[in-house]
Order: sequence, then structure tokens, then C-alpha cells
Amino acid sequence: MTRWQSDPILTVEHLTMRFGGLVAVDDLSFTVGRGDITAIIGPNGAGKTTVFNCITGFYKPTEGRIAIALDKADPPTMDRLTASGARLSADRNILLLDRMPDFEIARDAKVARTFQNIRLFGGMTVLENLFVAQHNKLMVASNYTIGGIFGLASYRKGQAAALERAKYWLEHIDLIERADDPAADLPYGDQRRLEIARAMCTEPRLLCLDEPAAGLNPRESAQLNKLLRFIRDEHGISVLLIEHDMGVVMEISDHIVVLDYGEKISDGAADAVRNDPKVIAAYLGVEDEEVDAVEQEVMQ
Ligand SMILES: Nc1ncnc2c1ncn2[C@@H]1O[C@H](COP(=O)(O)OP(=O)(O)OP(=O)(O)O)[C@@H](O)[C@H]1O
Repeated sequence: MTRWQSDPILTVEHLTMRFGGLVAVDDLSFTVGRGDITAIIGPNGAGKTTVFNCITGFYKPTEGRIAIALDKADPPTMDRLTASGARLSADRNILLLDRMPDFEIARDAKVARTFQNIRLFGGMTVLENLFVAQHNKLMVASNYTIGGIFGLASYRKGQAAALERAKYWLEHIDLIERADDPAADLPYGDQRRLEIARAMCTEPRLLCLDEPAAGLNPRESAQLNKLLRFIRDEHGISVLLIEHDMGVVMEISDHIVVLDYGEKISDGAADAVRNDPKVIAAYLGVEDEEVDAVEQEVMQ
């Protein structure tokens, strides 16, 4: 059994998102395996970003359930939780993201996200960008008081740990030499990796990346692949990404979910999805009736 079947960290069930009369996501169900790199792919307008916006709390889904399981997911517990109207199960193992505002999804469920367009603080240094990402943790260490910031040993310890974490990620994205430069001065590919490092400084459980390879040259794409593999293999973090660059998707994904017009048309390992006639048809833009013909061609 695959990890997305036996140990899902994220379970999306019957997710529907309507904007007026437009159904952007239509009864979508899929899971994300713990420790897997999972890609959501599909043609423009397929609903990928809308799915991300529902998972990260930017949109409240019209219908459906989105659950994070800290440890092994247990469907009966999930059902009891849904029926109870609460957002956290009694055993504190399952969180229902569709019932949480975005800041709680980031803070409590530990879902981190990057966006299609780069959202670094361009005027701040590279190091400062990684430091501000840890603001929440530092505020906890200060006991949320000014006295804490100036006096508490826990704050000083938290500050030292935040710096260590920032340094660690700068070393792993090969930007330690640029730590004091403004983030806006970095080449585009470096800025993309810095955004991912910034998300990693929040110590997420699930890292959601919206088109991380967009605009990268082949060398930068290779660096990105290496970083994402490192995050999965050395840190065991589950990664969910939206990506149009099929080179990146096929090379690093353990699991691929394909959307078209808001519906799931394929779901499986890279090889299965790559050869799925429905996926080929969606990308080539042929009509439904022509899928059979495409299937025949692929099989030959
Ligand atoms: N806030 C919104 N209000 C109205 N319609 C929206 C909204 N957000 C998305 N849509 C529509 O929902 C559909 C899915 O859009 P979405 O951005 O999720 O697709 P996508 O697969 O991410 O596309 P792309 O690959 O081009 O980024 C599109 O028809 C889009 O116009």
C-alpha cells in the first residue's frame, strides 16, 4: 500500500468550492501521504490554486472536509469530530482545517505556504526574512510582554535558536554568503529557495508550494529539486505542490493528483499518471469523445 493510502497526513474529502455559478472545485477527494512529495497538476483554470486556498484557509470551502492527522489518521475519530462541530479531536490527533481561520491553520496545524508570486520582504536582508518568520515562536518565548523581550532567559534562548535555524537553512540553500544583502537583490531562483527556507523556519508539518519552479532556468530547477528532496528525506516533511513544470513534477513527486475543470481525472504515482490517456487528453485539449482515440494511440 502507498503512503497516501496507509498514512495520509492530509485528507481532502468531497471538497467543492463555488464562486457564484462557477464550480471551481467539484467534489474533489484525495490524500497526501506523510513524508511524500505530492503534486497537484492540471491545465490553467483547473482549480489547483483554489484547492490550496481552501487547505490554507484563504477560502472557506462551500462543501467538504479537510483534515490534518498529526499521527495516523483514524476515520471513525474523524467522523466523530465532524459530527461534534469541534475542530480538534479529543485525542488531539486530528484537526479540521475547513473549520479553522487561516492564522490558526498556519500556527496550530502548522501548514506553511508559498505563493505563485514571490512575497519576500525585499527591503529586509536575507537573514531578516528568515528571522521574522519565527516571530510567533519568539513572542511565545517572551511571554508576550516587553519585559519578557528584555529580561526573560527563555526569550534569549529562543532568539539564539531562531538564529541557528536561520543559519542552518541559509547553509542548505547556499545563501549564507548573502545573509546581509537585501532579499530583493538576489537572483530570482535564489529568492524562490529563500521563500521555501523561510517557510521551513516555521517548522511546518505540511509545506504547500504554489508553482515553485515557475520562471526558473534548468540549473535553478535542479537546485529546487535538490532542496525539496532534502526537505522530504532529511526532515520527513510532507510537501504538497502545484506545478506546471512537468520535468520537476515527474522527477520528484511520489504522488500526483491531476485536476481538470475542478474535477480529479487521475491520481497515482508518476508513471501511472504520465501514461494516463485522460491526463494526456486534458493537456492536449481534446474533447471527451476523443479520449478513446488518444488512449489507442498511447497504447500502441
Ligand atoms: N476568487 C474567485 N472568484 C471567482 N472565480 C474564481 C476565484 N478564484 C478562482 N476562480 C475561478 O476558478 C477557476 C479555477 O481557478 P484556479 O486559479 O484555482 O485554477 P488553477 O488551476 O490554479 O489555474 P492556473 O494554473 O492558471 O493558476 C477559474 O475559472 C477561476 O477563474
